[in-house]
Amino acid sequence: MTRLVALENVSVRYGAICALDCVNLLIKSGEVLAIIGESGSGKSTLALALAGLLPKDASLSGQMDWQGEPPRAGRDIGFVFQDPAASLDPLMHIGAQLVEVIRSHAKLSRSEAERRAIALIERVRIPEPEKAFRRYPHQFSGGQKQRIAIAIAIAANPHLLIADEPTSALDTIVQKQIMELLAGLVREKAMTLIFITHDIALAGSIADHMAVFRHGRLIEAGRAAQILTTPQNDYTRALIAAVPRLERSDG
Ligand SMILES: Nc1ncnc2c1ncn2[C@@H]1O[C@H](COP(=O)(O)OP(=O)(O)OP(=O)(O)O)[C@@H](O)[C@H]1O
Repeated sequence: MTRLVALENVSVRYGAICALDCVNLLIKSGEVLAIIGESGSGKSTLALALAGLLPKDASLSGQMDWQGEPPRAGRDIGFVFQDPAASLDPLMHIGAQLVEVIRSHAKLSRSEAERRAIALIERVRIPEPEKAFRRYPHQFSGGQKQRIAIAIAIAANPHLLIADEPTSALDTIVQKQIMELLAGLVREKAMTLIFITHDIALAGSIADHMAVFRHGRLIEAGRAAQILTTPQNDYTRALIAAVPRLERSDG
């Protein structure tokens, strides 16, 4: 795999708060990378820094060395958030929302964009895609809403997908289905997935690599299977010990 971006001594401060402290991390193109850490460890700050979306009062130092041009948020980077309802307009049917995103990135007629929207609804495995196209967000379950939010996030064919706690509002079975969907999509479309979570077991089920953060510092990074079986850091060991049973879906 080639490099997507290499972070060298990346630090982010919000005034007196050091949210990221001298992070060195290589992110490979086409991989599923899980960013793991407890609340406040700097996970979302890292995602915002990568997307170039840090708030104005944040100060960034260090280097982010992208392979080629840095990706542009909204076009080259898709986002999936914890609360799918927040990504969906409750007053527009989901087909119209998809068509809007598709047409803002590709010169397509309305009927071509509608066909592509229906294909995306089908791709995220919503039943009866043509009927679903004309339904409103409230007519779907939480897991289905997250599937639709994922369809919107990939509608512009981004090469990087950042999913920030995409399953923490969902029950365990639906969590696993959403993770499998995300992993399948990124592999099929050769996208890179950066998946932010505090749940090392869930991360272990799909990630190629993991990066564990604590208090803004990267404390351990490497292949997911290796970190799960032979963690080098006490904090990582404690995170793993707190999980009753770990399962990797790829065996
Ligand atoms: N806009 C901001 N202004 C000031 N401080 C901030 C801002 N955003 C984050 N912080 C602080 O930076 C630190 C890292 O926050 P961040 O949101 O990156 O952590 P996180 O690991 O994503 O947490 P969570 O899992 O709760 O989302 C925390 O101390 C947080 O309070």
